[in-house]
Amino acid sequence: MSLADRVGAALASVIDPEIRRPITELDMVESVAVSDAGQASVAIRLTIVGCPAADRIERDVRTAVAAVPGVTGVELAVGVMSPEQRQALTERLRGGRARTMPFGPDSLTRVYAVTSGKGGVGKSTLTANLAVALAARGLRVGLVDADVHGFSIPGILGLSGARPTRVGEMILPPVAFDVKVVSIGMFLDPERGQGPSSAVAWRGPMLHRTIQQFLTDVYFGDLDVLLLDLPPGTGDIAISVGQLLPNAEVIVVTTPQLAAAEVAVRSGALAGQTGQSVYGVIENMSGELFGSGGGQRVADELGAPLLGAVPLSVPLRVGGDEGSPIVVSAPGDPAAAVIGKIADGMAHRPRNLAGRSLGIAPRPSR
Ligand SMILES: Nc1ncnc2c1ncn2[C@@H]1O[C@H](COP(=O)(O)OP(=O)(O)OP(=O)(O)O)[C@@H](O)[C@H]1O
Repeated sequence: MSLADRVGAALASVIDPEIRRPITELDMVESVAVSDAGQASVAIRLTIVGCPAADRIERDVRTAVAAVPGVTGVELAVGVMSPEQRQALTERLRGGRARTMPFGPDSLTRVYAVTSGKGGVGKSTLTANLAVALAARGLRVGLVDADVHGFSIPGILGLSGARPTRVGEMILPPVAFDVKVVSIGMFLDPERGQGPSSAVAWRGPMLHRTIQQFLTDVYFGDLDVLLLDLPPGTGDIAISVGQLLPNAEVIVVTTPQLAAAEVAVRSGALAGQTGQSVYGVIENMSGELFGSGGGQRVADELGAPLLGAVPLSVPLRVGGDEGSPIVVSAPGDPAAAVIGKIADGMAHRPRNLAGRSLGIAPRPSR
């Protein structure tokens, strides 16, 4: 193998941090040449001008090339793809498939929609920690923050202010703790006076289109699990998600108080009306302080298992405020342990086969 070939092979170790595939597979390497004296000249092309991953890719290319025995120096030229090259790339990433929603009933991805009866019960905190815990178990995980009342997911995962990169019509989601994350909050433009409150005022059809666009145009790649953080209650988004993802399974989060249980049952029952099933119920903020039994009652009424009772935990709250999810930063915390156990149960389920044509529709295994 020539030195230039070895340099080319080394470039396969450079991963685009957003697309998460080697740059050699993404047509990002334009040319490789090595002089007799071992001076390597590499030209790469980034997907877009001002690519936020540019610095990292450049650094990784330099490191990878310099590490090849025989290379004495590295000269790097950085360009940008032409619109045609970008188009070819987005088509390839889509695997030649038409621009359709990849999480339909035929998909192998397990889709979970996390909902609650009312706000503030810790739904976003648990969803984010579950996503990170599943990724830490080696699953490929995507997370859609569709909670127009909160947009708290980016903050909990340390992604405040992060923006997705657009490559042609494809949207590359920011990644945190190995989870690909997209939030409606990432598309609001504060300079145009858009804030969370303006999104809340969006009407149903616009929200429906936005969720549909998330599911179609965001490049998640092949996922094992997609989690959606829904707004509390039985509003437009829950209905849209029910229509767009009838194969999604619902996780209901409730607090222990019996009064909260009733509204939680209602949001879980919506799942049945749209053809979704309830995977289970999580009781959050468990402990004497808030009474008990709410989670079990919701589970009984929905005919679904109680997946776990997450205790009140100061580290869980602080971790959320600081963008440092406790399932990785403090796994010994009792709340982290319960979330980890729920993630174990989810991680051990086989990939979604419910949509495969087996002649009969098997009951989803728990
Ligand atoms: N088990 C817990 N112990 C202590 N604090 C918690 C726990 N779970 C969540 N919290 C805290 O409660 C607050 C509300 O949580 P979170 O934003 O996740 O709720 P939510 O149900 O998603 O609310 P909304 O739907 O209104 O966004 C946050 O400050 C969070 O850190």
